[in-house]
Amino acid sequence: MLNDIQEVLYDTDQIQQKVKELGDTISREFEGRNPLVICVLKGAFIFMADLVKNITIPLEIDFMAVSSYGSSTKTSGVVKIIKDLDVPVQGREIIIVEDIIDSGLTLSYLIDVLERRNAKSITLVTLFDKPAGRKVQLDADHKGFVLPDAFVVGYGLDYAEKYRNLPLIGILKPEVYEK
Ligand SMILES: O=P(O)(O)OC[C@H]1O[C@H](OP(=O)(O)OP(=O)(O)O)[C@H](O)[C@@H]1O
Ligand code: HPA
Ligand SMILES: [Mg+2]
Repeated sequence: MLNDIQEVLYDTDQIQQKVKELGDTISREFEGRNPLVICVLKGAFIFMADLVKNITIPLEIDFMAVSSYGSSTKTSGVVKIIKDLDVPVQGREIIIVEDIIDSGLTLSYLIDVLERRNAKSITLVTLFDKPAGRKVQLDADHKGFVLPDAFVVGYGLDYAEKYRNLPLIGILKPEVYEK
């Protein structure tokens, strides 16, 4: 798998350090608020697991699966809910955990859904942010790393369902998807 990586952007240690900082920030901010932490599957599954281990206050978790990239490196523009939440969000303080914000379409769709369900508050946490990809204006409340305008894989992020288990984030060689 590493053969397909053009450049490693952040290795395991750098990611773990950043996740710990994000966990500390959230622990302080949400003291006494019992947030519902929502993992946006599949990409955010590794970040979610590492992040909640670094949050020291009581919280609840739930999962939502959405998809818009399929086997492409470009968004289809259509966000599909594959799996919905198990619990109601009405009146809850929500933390959405994302692996990456690129076009912003996934999160703007999710925010809309959760607002219509009357969440009390919505806080966006993303490990990676790729501002050059934005198609809608949207910013995370807390972000880990700002990435260059390139298709990246690893630490949960895939190309055609591959590379999610790489323990680092790196730029995928274009020849892998330009075949
Ligand atoms: O800001 P955007 O352009 O919407 O891109 C970000 C979203 O795209 C990816 O999900 P994807 O649709 O690939 O599903 P996956 O998480 O199952 O890989 C990623 O995990 C984010 O959820
Ligand atoms: N890599 C993997 N999945 C993604 C990306 C990316 O750069 N952008 C949005 N989803
Ligand atoms: Mg994907």
